[in-house]
Amino acid sequence: MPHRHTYFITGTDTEIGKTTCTVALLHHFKQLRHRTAAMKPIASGCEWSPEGWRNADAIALQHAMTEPLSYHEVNPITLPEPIAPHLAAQLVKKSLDVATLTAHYQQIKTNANIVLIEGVGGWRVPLNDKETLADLVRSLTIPVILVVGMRLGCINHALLTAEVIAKDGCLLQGWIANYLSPPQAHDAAVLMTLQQRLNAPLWATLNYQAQHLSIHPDFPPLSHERMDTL
Ligand SMILES: Nc1ncnc2c1ncn2[C@@H]1O[C@H](COP(=O)(O)OP(=O)(O)OP(=O)(O)O)[C@@H](O)[C@H]1O
Ligand SMILES: C[C@H](N)[C@H](N)CCCCCC(=O)O
Ligand SMILES: [Mg+2]
Repeated sequence: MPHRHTYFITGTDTEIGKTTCTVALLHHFKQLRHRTAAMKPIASGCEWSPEGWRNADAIALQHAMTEPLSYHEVNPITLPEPIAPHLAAQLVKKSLDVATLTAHYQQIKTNANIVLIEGVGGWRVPLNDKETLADLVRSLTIPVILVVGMRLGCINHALLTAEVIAKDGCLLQGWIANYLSPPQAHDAAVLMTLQQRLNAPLWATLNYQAQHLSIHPDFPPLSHERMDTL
């Protein structure tokens, strides 16, 4: 049975570089001649266009992946307001649930051997009164990549997120250090602290304003096998 590598990309917060790092990962995998696809199942914060509501993250992912998917396949749930998704959904009288999102994912056909799925906000974002985005990741049984926005406070945010990913029954496969500002005095010590305390390997670093990831030794060698459904 061919094997596809699918990862859920979460972050220590909203606006810390999930999309930026996902796009950088897609470019990296493309350079290695992998076939890639990406999704942003729920987007809150969309603009109206002649084709319907559009989200900038989903468009960035669509441009960076090698195996074409329609906008609806990349981003089935478009919520206009740039707020927590369960609240944005209420405003337009929509409801979010794991079963619908899982069914959408399973319908997609792609030749990609690497699929990256960007979350919305951080790990425990609610979908409805009972479910969170973490339930979707557990339902899909896919490993997680954590993007750490490297700023003061990120040690606490990263350690809490990693702890809860495990508690939620999911696997943190690796993490990316994303530098949101120019180099600072204690960057190396903060990175070392995270490396010592996170229960997953550092895959890569994205420097401030960099386009390309700096790959670390624990970045996994991924096979090129693929299949045509998810
Ligand atoms: N390494 C970096 N260097 C400079 N700017 C960055 C870097 N990473 C992210 N940014 C900037 O930070 C902002 C937030 O990044 P991004 O949109 O990737 O975050 P996000 O976690 O995907 O946000 P959301 O929760 O809305 O999906 C953007 O303006 C982006 O250009
Ligand atoms: C609008 C923003 N950029 C994201 N799309 C949504 C972030 C939701 C965060 C919810 C929360 O944890 O408070
Ligand atoms: Mg994003």
